Amino acid sequence: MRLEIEDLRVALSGREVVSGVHLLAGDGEIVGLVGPNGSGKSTVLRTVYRHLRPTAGKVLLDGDDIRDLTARQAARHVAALPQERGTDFELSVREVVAMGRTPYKRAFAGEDPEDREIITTALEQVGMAADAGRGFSTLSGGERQRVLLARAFTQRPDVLVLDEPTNHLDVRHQVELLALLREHRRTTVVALHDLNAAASVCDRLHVLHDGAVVASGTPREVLTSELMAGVFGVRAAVVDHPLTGDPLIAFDHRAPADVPVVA
Ligand SMILES: Nc1ncnc2c1ncn2[C@@H]1O[C@H](COP(=O)(O)OP(=O)(O)OP(=O)(O)O)[C@@H](O)[C@H]1O
Repeated sequence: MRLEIEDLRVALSGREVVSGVHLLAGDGEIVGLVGPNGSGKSTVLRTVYRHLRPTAGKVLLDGDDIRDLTARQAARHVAALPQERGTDFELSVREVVAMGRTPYKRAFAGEDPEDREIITTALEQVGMAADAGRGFSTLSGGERQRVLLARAFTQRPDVLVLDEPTNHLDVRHQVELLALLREHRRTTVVALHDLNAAASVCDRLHVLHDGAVVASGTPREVLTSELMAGVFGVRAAVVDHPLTGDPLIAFDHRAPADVPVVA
């Protein structure tokens, strides 16, 4: 399914925080949203999973405005791993993951064998099958993250919207999650702070700065030393990753771009 965002504008508390964003994720494409803190990444994603209503512009799924869908129809197409993650679930891990089947069930209908299979598979995919009976609220931040990803998978969505999915994850689980996205490829829009992770997993990137897209293209086209200095305010060299050949951004962590390095 193709996701298109057309001239999106969002105002929050009277201030326009997203101003005229265009974005395209083709069928099966993994598109990254990167940009400094406060640049508007989460706001754009919230309009896709209908948590926020744009002031102007449209979010289109295969050309249809998502505002014209019922909540149930939208939930069959779009699953989200949002930034606002519930911490007070009184449910077990399995029950949280099973919530992903709700858009497919009639009211009070129980699980059928297909649901059970989908739930078990999703728990296995994120490595949480052994914890299925635990209380969700007893999990660590990274474990919760993986369970919520499993819930998004059980929705069997055409479009996956992920806001910082690797937050809280140790490096092994970051790598596993990004590999899962590629393995179970579907149209995906993902906000990532880790630009090296974005370079390795995303087909294309959109760079947001002050609520506008300032660069779009493949990671190699977009992630340049000039962009690192101009948008992120840091010094960096972009080299080829010695193992994968992907662009590898080697940051100078000693001082920001506009501050002289102290020897
Ligand atoms: N409820 C709100 N009311 C007013 N302003 C808001 C609200 N939510 C977000 N903003 C502002 O909108 C702008 C964009 O925020 P957003 O969370 O989309 O940025 P982001 O790129 O996801 O940032 P981060 O990398 O820090 O997660 C920021 O300036 C933020 O302060």
